Amino acid sequence: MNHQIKKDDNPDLIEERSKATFDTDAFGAFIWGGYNNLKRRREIARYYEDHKELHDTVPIAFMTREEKLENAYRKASIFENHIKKACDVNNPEEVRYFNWLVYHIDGHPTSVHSIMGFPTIINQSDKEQQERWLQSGENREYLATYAQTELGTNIKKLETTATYDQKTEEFILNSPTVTSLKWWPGNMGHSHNVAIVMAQLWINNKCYGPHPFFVQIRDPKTHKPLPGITVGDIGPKFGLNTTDNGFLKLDHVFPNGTYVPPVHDKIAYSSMMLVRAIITPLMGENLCIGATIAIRYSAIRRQGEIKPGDGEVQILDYQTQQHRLFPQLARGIAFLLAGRNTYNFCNNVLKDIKNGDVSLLADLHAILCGLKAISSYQAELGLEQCRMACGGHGYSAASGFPLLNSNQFNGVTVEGDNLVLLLQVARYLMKRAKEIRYEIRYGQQPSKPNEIYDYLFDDAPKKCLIDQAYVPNYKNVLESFEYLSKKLTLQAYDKLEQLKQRGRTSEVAWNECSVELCKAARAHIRTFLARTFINEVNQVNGLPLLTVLKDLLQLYLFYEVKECMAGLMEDGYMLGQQLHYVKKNIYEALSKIRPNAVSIVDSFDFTDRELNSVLGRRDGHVYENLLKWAQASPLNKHDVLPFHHKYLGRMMEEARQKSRL
Ligand SMILES: CCCCCCCCCCC/C=C/C(=O)SCCNC(=O)CCNC(=O)[C@H](O)C(C)(C)COP(=O)(O)OP(=O)(O)OC[C@H]1O[C@@H](n2cnc3c(N)ncnc32)[C@H](O)[C@@H]1OP(=O)(O)O
Ligand SMILES: Cc1cc2nc3c(=O)[nH]c(=O)nc-3n(C[C@H](O)[C@H](O)[C@H](O)COP(=O)(O)OP(=O)(O)OC[C@H]3O[C@@H](n4cnc5c(N)ncnc54)[C@H](O)[C@@H]3O)c2cc1C
Repeated sequence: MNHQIKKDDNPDLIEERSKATFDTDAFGAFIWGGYNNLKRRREIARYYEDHKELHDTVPIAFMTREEKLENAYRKASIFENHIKKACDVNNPEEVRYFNWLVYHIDGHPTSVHSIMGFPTIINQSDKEQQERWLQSGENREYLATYAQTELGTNIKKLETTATYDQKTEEFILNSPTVTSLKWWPGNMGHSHNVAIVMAQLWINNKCYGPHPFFVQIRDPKTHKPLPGITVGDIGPKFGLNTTDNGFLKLDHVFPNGTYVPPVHDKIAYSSMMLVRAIITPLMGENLCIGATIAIRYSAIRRQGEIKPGDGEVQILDYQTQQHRLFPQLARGIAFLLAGRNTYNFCNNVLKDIKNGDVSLLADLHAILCGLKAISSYQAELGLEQCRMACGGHGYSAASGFPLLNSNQFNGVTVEGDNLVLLLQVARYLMKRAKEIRYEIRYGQQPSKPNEIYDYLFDDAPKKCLIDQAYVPNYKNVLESFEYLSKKLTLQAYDKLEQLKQRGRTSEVAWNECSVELCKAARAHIRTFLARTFINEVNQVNGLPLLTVLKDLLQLYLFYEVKECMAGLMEDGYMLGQQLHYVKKNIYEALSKIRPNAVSIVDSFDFTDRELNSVLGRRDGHVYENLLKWAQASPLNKHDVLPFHHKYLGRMMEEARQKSRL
């Protein structure tokens, strides 16, 4: 049953919704982690709808950058009062959802304080510092950005220095070169007045590596930059244009403090881990939003005939359109599920770390890096497919895609470039490979068992077992991912070792294997995503929901296997006939999903505000609203543009006069 049917909606959508074979609320509860969460989302969305002061005065697409910033600041100034009424502020998902409704994809203009600056203070300060800065940070008496990236350096080689002065007992922060300027920190340009500056710590001429420092960059009252500080906005970007990403130069600045060594030398990186954990489900949500817009539009857009004489069909009936869109739906769901799992894992490990237990830190770091890299890349490609699936209207800001996709671009870069992060996964895999090749063979115990990589130590079947069974066997597909991941991991390891034996240094050998290393990393993460999706679906009771989820799972697994076919077939593990079965499973899944497609996207329960798209409107009244949207464009305030006669009008008039001569 589709709960979204309303009699005044577009008739094609009504028809689509009436065909649902499952309960959309049950699906929504599965996606958002239970009925109560679904209910809370609806209550929060209603709160947002009822409070017009939180709405945009005109569509964001029609605003200049300054207007966007002012609009965001205006909402931020009243946001704190509202959020306490709308949400359980201790529930991060409720807080995130309310933020999304109010600020949409451009984000809260103090988001870096909430997701990076302040968490760094919470997780990386001692008792005395916490007493001084926790409550005031919570109250937003100050706003802290996270200033790590520099104009031209990498994080291990950061150039910003923090030198301890024994006499004054102060740290002196300095940007010694132009490349050491902090560049990119969010909200640093104008909004925030404190920066958590990552700098190389020097004590008695000894460097202790990058450490975070709490630096007041603007006067708390006047908001003017403090002496020694040069700060500003880095200019317009592809997206996130309500975020004033900034630059910062420190000229011998003196924040005071003492040095307390952390329990692990990578604790300074824990703020990045938290954000990486947030990014994967966000990528899932973005992709589901894009798929919702494109699938609804494809259900109301009629173009061309399949059976001559039968009339124009909904473009969603074309197999090509389904093949373009449904895998995005399946991937979006896979990212949401895996993201939720690892977010919980991340919070548990961070709690352990606080108690001095860092045993799971490396496992967590690797999986977060890999998921962030795969999900952001595939979401970017997928959103582009969704945009293209909407034809010309997909290119209009009215579709929502220009804002969504241009913001999405940052996903592959923020919190570490994707390839750099895949190489971190590869480092981790190479350690497992070493255990397989040497340590276990010589009687040593492998590292602590862990569901994430145990398969690397198991003997999997040597032949692919995918067959033409009517009910697909997911275990056979999962084993294919495991086989590929193990093969690529060991191949990369053996190549590395051979190169070293031939005299290459570890670093040079690493570089010469880095494409292969990234392939191994991708295969490992694909395996994790597939396993998580299977595990989650296996926990579902209730046949109608289970059936539609299995259709999506079938599409996900076989689509991903097809993407890996070169690696699976090159050594004869998978045969040509099996590839044929894989494709058959994909096409079959597309036709099974087709009648439920609109109801599946309805189940996400996205409001029109979340979609921000005329094409994806829940009621399907696209065409009349496209006209309204165009008429609202600021250009159409005038019948004749104020500068028309100054230029084009004059040009035409002059041409007419000439031709009269
Ligand atoms: C709409 C779509 C977009 C959504 C986006 C929403 C969010 C918007 C938020 C935007 C805000 C953005 C903020 C930022 O970008 S902040 C800056 C982030 N910067 C980075 O992420 C830099 C990336 N680089 C790194 O993290 C490190 O350089 C890197 C981990 C890649 C390498 O570390 P290092 O330089 O130390 O070098 P090594 O490779 O030698 O590593 C040494 C060992 O340390 C291990 N390691 C590294 N990091 C961690 C960690 N976090 N935890 C545990 N262990 C770690 C590493 O694996 C090595 O271990 P081994 O020696 O044992 O192999
Ligand atoms: C919207 C946005 C918001 C941001 N917000 C913040 C913030 O709040 N705070 C902050 O500190 N930073 C922030 N950043 C910076 C961001 O974290 C970095 O841009 C990101 O980590 C990539 O680093 P980089 O720009 O130095 O790219 P580089 O590391 O220079 O990457 C460029 C290319 O070089 C390749 N490369 C680099 N190193 C290696 C290697 N070791 N092996 C192989 N290939 C390599 C990469 O794969 C990539 O193709 C933000 C960036 C953006 C775009």
